[in-house]
Amino acid sequence: MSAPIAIIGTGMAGLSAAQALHAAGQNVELFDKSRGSGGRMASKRSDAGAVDLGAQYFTARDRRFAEVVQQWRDRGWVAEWSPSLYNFSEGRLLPSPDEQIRWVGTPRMSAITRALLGALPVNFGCRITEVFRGERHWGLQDAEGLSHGPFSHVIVATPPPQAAALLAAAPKLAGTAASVAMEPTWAVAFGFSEPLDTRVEGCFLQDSPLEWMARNRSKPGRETSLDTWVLHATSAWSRQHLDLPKEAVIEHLYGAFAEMIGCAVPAPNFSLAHRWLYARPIQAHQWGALADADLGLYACGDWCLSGRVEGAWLSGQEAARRLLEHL
Ligand SMILES: Cc1cc2nc3c(=O)[nH]c(=O)nc-3n(C[C@H](O)[C@H](O)[C@H](O)COP(=O)(O)OP(=O)(O)OC[C@H]3O[C@@H](n4cnc5c(N)ncnc54)[C@H](O)[C@@H]3O)c2cc1C
Ligand SMILES: NC(=O)C1=CC=CN([C@@H]2O[C@H](COP(=O)(O)OP(=O)(O)OC[C@H]3O[C@@H](n4cnc5c(N)ncnc54)[C@H](OP(=O)(O)O)[C@@H]3O)[C@@H](O)[C@H]2O)C1
Repeated sequence: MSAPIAIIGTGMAGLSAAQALHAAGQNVELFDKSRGSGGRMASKRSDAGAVDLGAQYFTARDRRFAEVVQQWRDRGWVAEWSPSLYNFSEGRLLPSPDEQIRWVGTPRMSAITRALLGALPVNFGCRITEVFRGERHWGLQDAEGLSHGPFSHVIVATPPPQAAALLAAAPKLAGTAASVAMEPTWAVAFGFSEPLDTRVEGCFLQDSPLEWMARNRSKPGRETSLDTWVLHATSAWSRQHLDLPKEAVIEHLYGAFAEMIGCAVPAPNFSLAHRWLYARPIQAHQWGALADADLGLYACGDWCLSGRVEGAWLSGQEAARRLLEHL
């Protein structure tokens, strides 16, 4: 038995790579600092049920991704979401329907990565701090000082600031990861016991501290006990208010929401705020994945491509492809 392949990160990119390697007969072992999988496709369990705080939906423009999404749909992992879409611009809220197919995980966004993970071996709550090369194999060191290994190869599938540190054994890869600037996003959720009197289910915004809002229960399979809304601030607003206390962020964004939604908005029965420090790359790249095939060290993530769920999946596939072709 050869040593397994270590994958650091159980977001869409890491699990895409894991699936491709597992399908090719390779053993993998996954690590994530969080308590569960999903990364930026996480759903937060709350008094109002599970709320999608990160990725809201995804589109499938690449043929390979579109095919795999159809398989996920057949297995019940995802469903189409066709919200009543609006656009808010120059102070006006107007319907903005389109023909785009948008997908969501069911019954929550994080269900997709849970399903992809299946029974693959995983270590949650395990923050990897160092990836080191032994004589013939790779080892990992975690934040508790524990060592893991041996591994034949390592795939780093984290956002670029963490990836840069973990790729130190391959300075060129580390430098590329370090060159990627990421933008933050403040996300807030509000739950109302009485449904708001509006037809809006999803809204793109301009000229506002907000860039997006969604009625969580308009997505298929969601709990409906409260009328729960998720709001995302723009990158610019989030950057300017990066260190604001959560209560102040909630107050500001509640004000922006109440001002634009065009109906009475009572005090919420429930609210929460989450800061995504590394939400999205400032620009897209065409790297696919990063590889030092001779060393056996790889990196993947949305930041290697489009900064979207589709980009993360494609990047994971590319890391796995490059690793397999070099075996
Ligand atoms: C607010 C927000 C809204 C978004 N909306 C959309 C949308 O509507 N549509 C869309 O297509 N995309 C959207 N995105 C982008 C999408 O979520 C990402 O492109 C995608 O989920 C990235 O996947 P990933 O696997 O590359 O990275 P991540 O999901 O970030 O996964 C990386 C994983 O690595 C783990 N990790 C990090 N460091 C370590 C370490 N040292 N040790 C162990 N584990 C570690 C993390 O815990 C995480 O689980 C949104 C993102 C955000 C933040
Ligand atoms: N907040 C974050 O941190 C994010 C990180 C990464 C991605 N984010 C959002 O993900 C959405 C995914 O993009 P895509 O898969 O290309 O979805 P589309 O629905 O196609 O949206 C792209 C873009 O187009 C505009 N738009 C689309 N449909 C409409 C419509 N019916 N009416 C008005 N505008 C529409 C909109 O861009 P604007 O600049 O015009 O607001 C969409 O953003 C995407 O929403 C990312 O923002 C968030």
